[in-house]
Amino acid sequence: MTELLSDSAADEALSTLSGWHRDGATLVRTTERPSFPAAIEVVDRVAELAETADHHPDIDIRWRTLTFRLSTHSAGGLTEKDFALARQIDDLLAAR
Ligand SMILES: C[C@H](O)[C@H](O)[C@H]1CNC2=NC(N)=NC(=O)C2=N1
Repeated sequence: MTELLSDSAADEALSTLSGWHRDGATLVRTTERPSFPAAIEVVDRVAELAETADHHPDIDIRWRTLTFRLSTHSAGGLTEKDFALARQIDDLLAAR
């Protein structure tokens, strides 16, 4: 699960996500929420998912716009862990 994915495997996995793009070895998704408190609630839920997965996104908070960045630091690039958490974040955002 923590093996680096090849470029083509990463692109294929990316095509199954919504709203993410690749910035080299990082997955990036930006989302705008209705308000600052609503954005912080999302951050709080993502923090729970990240703790459960023991995998943590970089999160940029600008008023009600959030940007998540995922990469597996220990592997030096993208692994299944990044795609698994990205999918959970997609599901969370879609449900709100
Ligand atoms: C010990 C623990 O499993 C590691 O430090 C985890 C924690 N969260 C992590 N998060 C991310 N994004 N990459 C990692 O390599 C990573 N490593």
